[in-house]
Amino acid sequence: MIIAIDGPAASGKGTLGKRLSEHFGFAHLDTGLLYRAVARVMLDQEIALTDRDAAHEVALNLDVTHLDDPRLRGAQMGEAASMISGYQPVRDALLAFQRQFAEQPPGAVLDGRDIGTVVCPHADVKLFITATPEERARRRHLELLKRGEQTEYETILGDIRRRDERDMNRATAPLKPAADAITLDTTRLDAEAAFQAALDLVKAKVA
Ligand SMILES: Nc1ncnc2c1ncn2[C@@H]1O[C@H](COP(=O)(O)OP(=O)(O)O)[C@@H](O)[C@H]1O
Ligand SMILES: Nc1ccn([C@@H]2O[C@H](COP(=O)(O)OP(=O)(O)O)[C@@H](O)[C@H]2O)c(=O)n1
Repeated sequence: MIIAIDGPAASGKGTLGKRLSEHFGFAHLDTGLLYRAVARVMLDQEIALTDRDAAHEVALNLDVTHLDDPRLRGAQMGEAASMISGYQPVRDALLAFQRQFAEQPPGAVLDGRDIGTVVCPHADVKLFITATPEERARRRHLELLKRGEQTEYETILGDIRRRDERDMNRATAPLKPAADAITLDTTRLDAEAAFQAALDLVKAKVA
């Protein structure tokens, strides 16, 4: 079984993906980490993020065994990931790994921007997770403060709006709900309530 979760920055996709995968005993892949990992190599090697060919090369040779590096979760990495994720060859290079991951038994949960539309168009369940930009900025601000990153709420809100705009309007695999996705607005749901609501939706869909 494949559960696809898409949605904008800090809507709670990863948190939900983790909870659902634990509940069903499935594997979980936060696909944003792949783009963040490409960005990390580019930044570490001081390669300009505008260098499409270099980004493609990095994606082709990406070591996917170090996706648990906490540095990937930083704000700078998210912003850089959103830049290189607009390059079609980068997306193509990361596609096979994601599709292979999705096919493993007994099931997999993948979260990102294009799981229901491009990576797993035949997923059994597709969830599109949303929350207002203000609520998402509040969550991300708290998360970054906990990580020790000194940031202002207003800066995060600006980053989130800019990233949404870029992710939704790019030519390749733009962020949008698949035609058969179920949208879940988590603005007024805490993580536990969001999980229960998502679980009900999954159960109703695969029953
Ligand atoms: N429903 C929720 N209510 C409040 N905080 C949440 C909720 N879901 C997730 N969070 C918190 O918000 C932050 C962003 O969540 P995350 O799952 O990483 O989002 P995404 O994967 O969509 O970027 C994390 O710190 C997480 O603990
Ligand atoms: N399937 C995916 C996942 C992420 N991404 C890109 O990678 C960036 C970082 O994704 P992420 O999911 O780690 O970001 P957050 O939602 O956690 O802030 C996004 O802004 C997208 O531009 C993508 O294009 N496709």
